[in-house]
Formats: sequence, C-alpha cells, structure tokens
Amino acid sequence: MENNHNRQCQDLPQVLLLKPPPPIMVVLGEHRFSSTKFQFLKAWDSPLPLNQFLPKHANSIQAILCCSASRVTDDLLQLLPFVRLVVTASAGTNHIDLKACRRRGISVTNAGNVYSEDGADAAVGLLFDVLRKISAADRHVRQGLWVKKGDYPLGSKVGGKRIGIVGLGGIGLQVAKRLEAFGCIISYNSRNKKKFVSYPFYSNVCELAANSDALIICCSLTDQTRYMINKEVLSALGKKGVIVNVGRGAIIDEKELVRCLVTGAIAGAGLDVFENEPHVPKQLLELDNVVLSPHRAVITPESFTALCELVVGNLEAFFSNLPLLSPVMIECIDG
Ligand SMILES: O=CC(=O)O
Repeated sequence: MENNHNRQCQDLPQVLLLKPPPPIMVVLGEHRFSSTKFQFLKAWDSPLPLNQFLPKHANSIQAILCCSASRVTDDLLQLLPFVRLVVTASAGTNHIDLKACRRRGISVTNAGNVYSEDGADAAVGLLFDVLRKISAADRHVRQGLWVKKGDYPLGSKVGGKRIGIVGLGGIGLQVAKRLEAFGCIISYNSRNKKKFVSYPFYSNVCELAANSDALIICCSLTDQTRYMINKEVLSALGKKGVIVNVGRGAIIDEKELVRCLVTGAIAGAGLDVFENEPHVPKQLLELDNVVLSPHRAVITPESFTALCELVVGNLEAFFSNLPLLSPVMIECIDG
C-alpha cells in the first residue's frame, strides 16, 4: 500500500518550490498543501546545488510556486523546458520575467485580490499615523517627554484631504473606498483611465501630486513605474504633502525621498516597502515624520488563509485543464 502510494506520488507532476514558504503559510496551509494532482518539490531539501538539482528534475517539473523573494528569470526557465505555469504568492510580479514567460507560453498567476483589503487597511493606517503623528506621539509618551517637555505637536485632520492614489487596482480601489468614507477627496493615476469610477483621472503623476495633499502608492513595479516618483513628483507634492508606499520600494527614487524628508521638502511618509529590503536608509530611522513597516501591509492570518486556497486552487485548476483562478494579464506589462 505504502509502496503504491509512493509510486503514485513519484508519477505526479511536480511543482518546484525554490525557497521555503514563510512559516505562517506552512501552518495555515498545511491541510491544503497536499493534492492528488501534483507534488511539491522542495529545492532547499536537496543536498545538490541548484544547477545540478534542476537538470535532475527538469523532466517532471511542470509548474513553479514562488514568492516575491525568489526570482524567476529567463535563465531559470531555460533549465525547465516543461514548465507551463508560474504561481506567485504575491500580488506583485516584478520578480518574474513576464516577457520570458509569454515568449515561452508559460501562464502566470498571482495573489489576485486576496490582499486588497488588508493592503488598503495598512495604507490607510500608515496615512493616519503620519498625519495624526500616532507613532511619534506614542514615543513621546513612552520616553517620559510628556512630563518633561509637555505636549507633542498636533497632527492634521484626515477628512477633507485630497488623496492621489497611484495605481487603482485591487488595493487602490479599496483605499479609495475607505478614504472616501472619511471625507477625503480622491483622484488617481494609473496606466489607463478606469471607466467604472468617477474619481478624477490624471495621466500625469506629477499633476496628480500637485493636486494632492497625500499620494498613496499602490501600483506594481514595472519598467514604466520604476522611479516614477522622482524629484519632480516629490516637489510637486510639496512641503505639506505626505506619501504612503505599499507598492514596491523602487517605485520611488528612495535617495530623493530621503533628501525630501530630511530637508522638509515634503511633510512625511508612511513606508511599508523599500528598495533594498530588509535594509532601510539609516536617515529614515532618525525621522519622527516617517512611519516604517517591514513589508507586511498585505499579510494577515486571514489573507494568508485565503492565499493558500488560491495558490492550491490555481495549481489544481492547471493540472485539471480548468481555467486559472487569478491569471496575470501578461499583455498589460507593455502598457
Ligand atoms: O507586497 C506584497 C505582494 O506583492 O504581494
């Protein structure tokens, strides 16, 4: 019986895992991560180096499961000629060479909308924290400065603020919905004007910044959005402007952002993502007008549970020749 089972498992198509999944995913997904349709192949369990491990299993690997920390490059795909699907556990796909996937006829799925609500909650939380100085005032109290030095400077009202959302996808839309309820005035920039919303659209992000009190970055990192938030955009946002980033660090010119925050060229920032994670520019650690978060905006036990369902659902759909649940529209990457 056991031998039969082992033989059946050996015959199953394999899904390559390049890096161990985060422990929370293992715990939450344990009951989901077994399937009669495929088998996971854990690259890190093998004593072989990757350049020997991959050719050894190349004939049976038909799919790859990755997260934003493992890059899926053209060179990697070259070694795995039978791969037809890349499933990423992230919303962003900047770690995957999408053009190579398209050229090789490989489908890609991402986290779809499972992170949208939690990502939006975190973005709104960062905005509140920066505007109302919640973390900074907390430090003031804890350090005994309320007693020694008196009141902490006031924060500013959220309601009525003009919010420029950069990227009106799943997370951006949920940010808009939440901040509208607080009385904010929403505008946005994205690749294309969206027919289904009436918020003002700015095709030029600099103009959006000039007409916003706060910019919230929710877009994905692509060749078009890398360093899109540059010196010009930050100076258009101005001395009273704040910026929140839950997209990817490299969407903002980080050196310029640090300079603007240090010199007061913008008023503050709430940052969940950084260009060179887990490293955060040292100057930011000193600034009270900056709220820092370790790239966890979208992650809660609830979103991870939904993610596990989606990841396994995509793999099962693929191995049953059914439509994928959250395909990435590869055409979009060319704008
Ligand atoms: O940052 C998180 C993601 O892209 O899923």
